Amino acid sequence: MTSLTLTRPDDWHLHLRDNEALAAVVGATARQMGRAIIMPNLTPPVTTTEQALAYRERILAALPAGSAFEPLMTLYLTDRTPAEEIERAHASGLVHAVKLYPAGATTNSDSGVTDLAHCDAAIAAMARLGLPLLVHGEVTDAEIDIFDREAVFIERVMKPLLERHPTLRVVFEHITTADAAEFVTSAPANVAATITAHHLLYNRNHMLVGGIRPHYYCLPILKRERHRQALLAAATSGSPKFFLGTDSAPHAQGDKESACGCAGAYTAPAAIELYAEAFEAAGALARLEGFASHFGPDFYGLPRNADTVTLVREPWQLPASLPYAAGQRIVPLRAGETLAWKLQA
Ligand SMILES: NC(=O)N[C@@H](CC(=O)O)C(=O)O
Ligand SMILES: [Zn+2]
Ligand SMILES: [Zn+2]
Repeated sequence: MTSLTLTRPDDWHLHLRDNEALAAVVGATARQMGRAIIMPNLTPPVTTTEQALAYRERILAALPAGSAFEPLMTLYLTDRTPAEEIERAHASGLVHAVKLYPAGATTNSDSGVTDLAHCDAAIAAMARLGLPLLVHGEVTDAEIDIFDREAVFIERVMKPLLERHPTLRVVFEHITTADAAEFVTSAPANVAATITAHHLLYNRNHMLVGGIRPHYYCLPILKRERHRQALLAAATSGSPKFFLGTDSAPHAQGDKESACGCAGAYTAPAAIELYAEAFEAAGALARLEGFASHFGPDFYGLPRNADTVTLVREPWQLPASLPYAAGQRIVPLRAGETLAWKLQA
């Protein structure tokens, strides 16, 4: 196959940051995706509908002229989010989900939830209104090994949450383990998952063998090959429970290439190309459109995009770095390397 036309994809898990960084990265996603679910882990976090709507305006203002890209906003759940805020969010029609960060689990999660018991009224309101809860699914207990934090989260948090709120719509974000893929597969239809391109393409050896590669460091951390295989099987299965969420998470070059580097892979500049590579390697290019363009809007109750994009088999090189905020640079995943598929301009 030398070219592939699909319904325009959407990104159901994206970090755009704010201000200058936002202006530097938003065009990369807007070129490819019709819409994206915008993560609320700014500093300070986006905890109110008012903040989400103001952030949405800043995103729209930062878009390249003529772009039809649509940011789908989210709220950052805290121990103190009132049910009324959930109702306001839902009534706005512009906030499409609420994000659960266990406190301390990842970048800018300090204001996250310490115990879901504090959020019962908010979560009950979400279940009632059909507003999805997006979950960073890792426990934060110091004694739990970083490679086990997702699997332990399923038992300790996810299962009790769904037992208490069985109709809650949940997206298990950026799943990284066979355990999570199996859990989502056997859960009812109100439970889905996003999968990143990097977790489909890489295992922990890519990050750690022959030198430590900070641009492959993200959370949840890359796992062993068995888990990558399970994610690839889930993504290419044709199940509508699994859809595209890049978790493209920009950090300045200096913050990644550091003695204590930040977590996050910047994949937006070649997102659909990276997914195409993963699906092709699995012999499943024909299943890319469902995963990238159909199952996400179907889960969120939104129309599929009306236009298409075309990928062509044409080698091209990703730049070694790109401009970022405040004179800094940002290094995309696969920087300086050649990609097999290219999105037609
Ligand atoms: N995935 C990451 O490694 N980092 C994300 C946060 C997140 O999605 O957990 C970020 O905001 O940098
Ligand atoms: Zn996360
Ligand atoms: Zn993320």
